[in-house]
Amino acid sequence: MEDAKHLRLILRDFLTLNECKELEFIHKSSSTVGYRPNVFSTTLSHLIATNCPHFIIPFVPIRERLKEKVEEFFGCEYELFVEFTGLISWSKGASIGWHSDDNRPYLKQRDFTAVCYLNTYAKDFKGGLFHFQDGEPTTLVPKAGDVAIYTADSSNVHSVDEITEGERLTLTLWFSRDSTHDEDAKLISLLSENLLCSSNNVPGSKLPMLASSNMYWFSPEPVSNQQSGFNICCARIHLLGFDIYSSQEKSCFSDIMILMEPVKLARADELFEHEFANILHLLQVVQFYCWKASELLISCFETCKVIQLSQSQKENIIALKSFVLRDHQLVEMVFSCVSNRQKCQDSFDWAKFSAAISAWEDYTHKLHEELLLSLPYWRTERIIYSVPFKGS
Ligand SMILES: O=C(O)CCC(=O)C(=O)O
Ligand SMILES: [Fe+2]
Repeated sequence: MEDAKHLRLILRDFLTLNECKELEFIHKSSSTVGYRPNVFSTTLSHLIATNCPHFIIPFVPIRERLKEKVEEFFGCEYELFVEFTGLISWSKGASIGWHSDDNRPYLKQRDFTAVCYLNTYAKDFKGGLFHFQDGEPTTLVPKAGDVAIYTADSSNVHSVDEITEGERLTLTLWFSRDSTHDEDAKLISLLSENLLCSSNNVPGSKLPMLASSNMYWFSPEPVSNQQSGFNICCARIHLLGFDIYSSQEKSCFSDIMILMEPVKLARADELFEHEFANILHLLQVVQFYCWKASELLISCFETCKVIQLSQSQKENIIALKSFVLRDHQLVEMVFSCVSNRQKCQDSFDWAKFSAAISAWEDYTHKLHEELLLSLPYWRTERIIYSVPFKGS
């Protein structure tokens, strides 16, 4: 595994399965279309920009542990800065040929790479094997929890095979010796602006907010127009077996409206009466339900009003669907993932879904509290780290 010419380290089970699932939840509720065809990404600055700065908390201990490992392995204690942290998923058709990670003039600051696999080859996706051009090991088979660490230079030229099915998800970090590329400094400054704004500290303010609508629009390559393609938030909700209901008139449907206006959730012939602030809010709760379904406890205090859909409501759902998912075959092709769909359909229950809403609120609140407590320390130390609070 260790070769002086090709410095690399493979760590098995470095992340727990729950850490992988939590990051998957964050990605599937927050990702935008990525920088290359069929790639989706969630950056930490995007989480701040969309009013979800609290989602940074689950990354903190993982970043810290990874940085320690990288510093230890390459013998550069206290010298490194995280340059970039991102969740990246690749769907059918995505691949990358031989390259090193510092292979552009604007990427020269990258010294080391850490790729954490958050899901598993054959179980969650097909294709997507990782290869090093020279040295051992030659091929890595992604498995949830494993990490590959390597230098970003030309001694570690690598490639990833095309994804042929499902969605391959990683947490990717780059490290730099150059302090001017310190991601922490940028994030602390963004977080300070975001959280010092008093309106972000009132109850109910932890709802996600839209980034520009085209960041959620998937267009088939090379055509880049609104005639075909789909909204990725709506697609993820639909593929889990749900429908989206908006009380707006069909004639009012527009890209902005879809992302900004309140929506409700439907399934089969039933409409769940709870109103979600916007599509991102709905997507977050649906993804949270999928993550936590097996451990949600139904409380008898949970109110869950479900009504039968009227004919006009059904028509509204169909009209909305054809507006946001203009190319249905493409949705199936890009996001098809048999195991995921199964998971949410096996034992669906509205009472459990109501429980997910409360559990999501508690979860969000807890992360937000932790962020508010941590930020003053981060500002003082100028580094993002797990602040050891009493009792935690
Ligand atoms: O996801 C991987 O296994 C590696 C991805 C990669 O090579 C890159 O993003 O530069
Ligand atoms: Fe790479």
